[in-house]
Amino acid sequence: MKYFSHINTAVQLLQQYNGSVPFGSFIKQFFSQHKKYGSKDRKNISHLGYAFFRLGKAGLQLPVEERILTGLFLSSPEPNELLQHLKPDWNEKTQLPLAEKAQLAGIALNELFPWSAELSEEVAYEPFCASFLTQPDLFLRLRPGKAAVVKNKLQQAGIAFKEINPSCLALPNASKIDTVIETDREAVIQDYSSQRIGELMELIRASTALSPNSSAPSTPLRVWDACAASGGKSILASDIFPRIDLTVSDVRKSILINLEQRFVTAGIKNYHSFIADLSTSSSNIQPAFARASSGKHSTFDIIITDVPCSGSGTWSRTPEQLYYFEPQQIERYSTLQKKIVEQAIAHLKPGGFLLYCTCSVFKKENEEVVQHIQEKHALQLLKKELLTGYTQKADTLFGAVFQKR
Ligand SMILES: C[S@@+](CC[C@H](N)C(=O)[O-])C[C@H]1O[C@@H](n2cnc3c(N)ncnc32)[C@H](O)[C@@H]1O
Repeated sequence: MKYFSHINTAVQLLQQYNGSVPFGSFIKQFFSQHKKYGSKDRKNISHLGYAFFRLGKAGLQLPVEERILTGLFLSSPEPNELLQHLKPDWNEKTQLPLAEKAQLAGIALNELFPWSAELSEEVAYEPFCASFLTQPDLFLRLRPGKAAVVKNKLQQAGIAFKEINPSCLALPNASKIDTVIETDREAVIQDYSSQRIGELMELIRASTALSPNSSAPSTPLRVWDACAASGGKSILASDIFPRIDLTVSDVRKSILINLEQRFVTAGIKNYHSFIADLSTSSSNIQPAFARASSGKHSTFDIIITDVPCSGSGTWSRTPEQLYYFEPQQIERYSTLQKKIVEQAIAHLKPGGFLLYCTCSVFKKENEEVVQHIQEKHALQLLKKELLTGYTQKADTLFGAVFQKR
């Protein structure tokens, strides 16, 4: 009986939701106003709500309840209690190959993500579509010198993890680690592919050591994280570059307040910070630089532009974004990204490095911006890579490293 009440509540929730805030925040607020739901009820209702969005743009004609059940069936790799009560004939078939399950449920998998022509070159379409039906893992990046202590604490607390590499652990998504480890000080919650942006930073580190134009080894590298948000890439850069003179900026003041708090925990003390909209002309940025860096010259050895993007490489975590996405947005992001990069490049020293990243799978946000940087700004492309996460329960990111001649 309670399972039918769970699906009814999920239907009600979906009818009230309009995509303007993350679905996770919306549900959280709903439950904070409706205290009668216990933790198991909350878990089931959220699971059913997310199942609806995991179908993306497929099965749009289905009534909400039927769409939830279809999403639940396709995203269940094995029999489970919810499906057993709500759709028992499908519960026995959860272990069939995905293509067969889709056929049985009347879903065309290629409608789930209907913009295959817009994808970056290296995306493998079928596994990419299938990834929307799986919730990604939670990844930890172990900070230098903290691997043993973190693993030990997780083991003591009985939290399962898989070692992806010496500094990366994968945990089931619902793992509660807040009270077990000191996040940001010992380990950063950071997707695996986002951690792999560190490989591109390592490439820059190796190149700065060789570059005749770069600062002398004893002087810290001047690094500007131009779209810093709460500082994920900045903390990574601080762990990779042994001597760093860090400047961070973002268009949002609120997110820089989060960054400040994270930096305290992460032990990053000396940095400059300012608010800047990089889609406008550079004359607006100059005074902010001067205020933030006590008049220091505003050119940099390394600039990180982890630009605002569609986030399409992360939609398995937030499938509601796939459901509400309109493809006209791709062009808008691409234009914004080119403007931001343009502002950033003006502050790059000759011989300096630009690291461009997105968490998008669209070529207009990835290869097309790379081409623009090469053609319009004559920067030399050292490496570009699509960091695919869809077969590893991780996000997909894109990164490119350039050097200014
Ligand atoms: C993908 S996020 C950056 C994530 C961050 N680097 C990290 O690793 O956690 C992009 C950031 O760009 C910022 N942004 C959006 N438009 C901007 C603009 N016009 N100028 C500067 N920053 C902007 C957003 O506020 C957002 O925090």
